[in-house]
Amino acid sequence: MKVSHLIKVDNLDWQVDRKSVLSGVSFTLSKGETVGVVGPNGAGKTSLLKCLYGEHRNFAGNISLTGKPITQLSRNQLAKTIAVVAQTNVSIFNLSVYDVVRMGLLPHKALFESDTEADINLINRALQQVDLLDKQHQAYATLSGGEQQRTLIARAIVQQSPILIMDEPTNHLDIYYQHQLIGLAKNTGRTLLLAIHDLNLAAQYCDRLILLNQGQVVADDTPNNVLTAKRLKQVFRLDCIVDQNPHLACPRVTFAPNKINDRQMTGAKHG
Ligand SMILES: Nc1ncnc2c1ncn2[C@@H]1O[C@H](COP(=O)(O)OP(=O)(O)OP(=O)(O)O)[C@@H](O)[C@H]1O
Repeated sequence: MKVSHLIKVDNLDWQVDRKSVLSGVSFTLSKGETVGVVGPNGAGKTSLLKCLYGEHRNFAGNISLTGKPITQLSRNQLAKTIAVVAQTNVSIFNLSVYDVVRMGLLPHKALFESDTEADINLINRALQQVDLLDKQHQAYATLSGGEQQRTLIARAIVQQSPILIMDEPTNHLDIYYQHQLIGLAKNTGRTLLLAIHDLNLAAQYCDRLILLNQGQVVADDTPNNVLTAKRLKQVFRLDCIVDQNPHLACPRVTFAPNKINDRQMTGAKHG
């Protein structure tokens, strides 16, 4: 049977303390796509990603990865399918950059199996790709925020999984590293699913956006079709102008509360 979707989410519900966080979430992710999950604080973006990468297992509905229900995959099989760049787990803070990147090999190795020359080359190439070869012996904890994120991308490269999930990867990064990081992630050639707050960054780099609000999918389509002024006002509770970015083939969102009047909206997309 041919499986066309890498990820298929069907009617996903997730509750915590009897409170519904995600409800009726359905979407698919195909090979090669870059899909952004956007929405206001508390919309359920991180919770959704955690269901997908196996951190939350107590959900209702179905999630399948390459045609198999996620609940039937072992941690190791899951790690071979999905690499994650998320808020860092404290346990890696004392490791060196090299050792964090090396962790990407673990799903592929038996316990106590030593590294081959090919493994070492893979780690070094990944370090080179993210420009951290010279910091490989430095403690992860002492890196800047941007360097830490790049280390996690290198770990994901070494992990060789077809899907890369990133939870707000550009948080705390300056504008240079925001673009560099997403560019690096795209250059890995993986299928990308990323939660992201910056709608303009999302519009620039994503093929599709899934807009979440109060745990439900409000829209799932191209950036042009998702980012309409009317919908963004409903979800983010702010007036905005959406027009076409004159330099890039994508929409451009400008939030300017109190400054937008009918005259300024002329020519902009009202949705
Ligand atoms: N482990 C948990 N225990 C209690 N409440 C939780 C837990 N995880 C998530 N929530 C609640 O679920 C809701 C969605 O949280 P989530 O972190 O998924 O939102 P988000 O869209 O990623 O938000 P943000 O943009 O602020 O990061 C919030 O109200 C949050 O408080």
